[in-house]
Amino acid sequence: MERITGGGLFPLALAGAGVLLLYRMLVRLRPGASLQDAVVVITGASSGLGKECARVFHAAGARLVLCGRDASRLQQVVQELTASSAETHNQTHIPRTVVFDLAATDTMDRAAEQILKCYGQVDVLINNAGISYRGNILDTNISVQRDVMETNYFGPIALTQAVLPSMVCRRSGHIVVISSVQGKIAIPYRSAYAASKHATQAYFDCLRAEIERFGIPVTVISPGYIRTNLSVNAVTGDGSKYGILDKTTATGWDPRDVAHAVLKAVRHRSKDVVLAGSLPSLAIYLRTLWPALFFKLMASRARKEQKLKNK
Ligand SMILES: NC(=O)C1=CN([C@@H]2O[C@H](COP(=O)(O)OP(=O)(O)OC[C@H]3O[C@@H](n4cnc5c(N)ncnc54)[C@H](OP(=O)(O)O)[C@@H]3O)[C@@H](O)[C@H]2O)C=CC1
Ligand SMILES: CCCCCCCCCCCCCCCC(=O)OCC(=O)COP(=O)(O)O
Repeated sequence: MERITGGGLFPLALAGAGVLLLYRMLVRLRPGASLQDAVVVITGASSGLGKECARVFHAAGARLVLCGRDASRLQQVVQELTASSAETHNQTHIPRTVVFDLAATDTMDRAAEQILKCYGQVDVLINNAGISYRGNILDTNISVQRDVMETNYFGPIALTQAVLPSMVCRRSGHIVVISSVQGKIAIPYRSAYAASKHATQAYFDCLRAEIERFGIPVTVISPGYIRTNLSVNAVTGDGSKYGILDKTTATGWDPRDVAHAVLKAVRHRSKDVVLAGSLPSLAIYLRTLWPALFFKLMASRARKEQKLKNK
């Protein structure tokens, strides 16, 4: 029998990597699960990424429950989607709407009841709604830190926990959350936002492990910058609205592309998806593999931003 020497190991490893790559490519090419008639709940569906998700899941034939704080803006989305129904070859459904404020965490049981009343079940819950923040920790009221946490963390987890028993009963369902690259790395002047997204990542990672036995997948999606009103709607350290469309946001990914990636992740029941360019992706690895360098880079970034503000 031929012995595998050091020289023989390299081609073997290369062949193994090739097979793995091929397998991953084939997995990506699979169409994934159908969403025709699936009940899909989307929070923050009145604008930005949530609205684009509503478009792509509607076109895929899903029965939508669109959530937000403003009934008239949600109705506008319903009208737009209904008007576009002829453009798709799937059978489409008129979306339903449920209005609630995620920051009112103690009303999530009532919100879940209303959501479940729409179709009697939830197949996919997409926790998308969120708010960002711009501020220096030294000048930030603790109430602002708490408010961002309510909207981005406590609201979504309370809603998830209120919907989950019905999924467990049916041994069917899918929980999705839109986190951020900032759920994996923390950048200066984003404390409230990055903290809420890190908490989100941790909670949904725990949930994934705990509910796997019921056949309910959990998908955490971490996008980089997307061209939406997130920065305009962000809060500052004193609770006032930031109101500026940042260059990073304006030059971010097209929300339609991100929505298509969300659809693909749902179809494939992906566990953890980062949707970002090479620099943020590299930064995520750097944070784990060479934290000292990452912290140096962040401190330099903080100094530069502070200098610009002082000008
Ligand atoms: N844009 C970006 O660069 C990135 C965004 N993300 C994430 O994507 C998600 C969507 O944000 P995006 O579309 O960009 O931003 P938008 O500001 O355009 O949309 C945010 C949505 O969240 C809803 N929302 C905000 N606060 C509440 C609340 N208290 N209760 C209920 N709904 C609320 C808003 O609805 P309404 O005001 O009508 O109630 C709105 O529909 C967020 O979780 C964000 O963190 C992640 C990475 C990058
Ligand atoms: C040896 C090579 C080192 C290369 C690493 C360089 C590190 C560069 C830092 C990159 C930071 C990327 C930050 C990305 C942040 C992001 O995409 O956030 C998405 C959001 O959620 C946006 O929200 P915001 O309110 O901040 O607009």
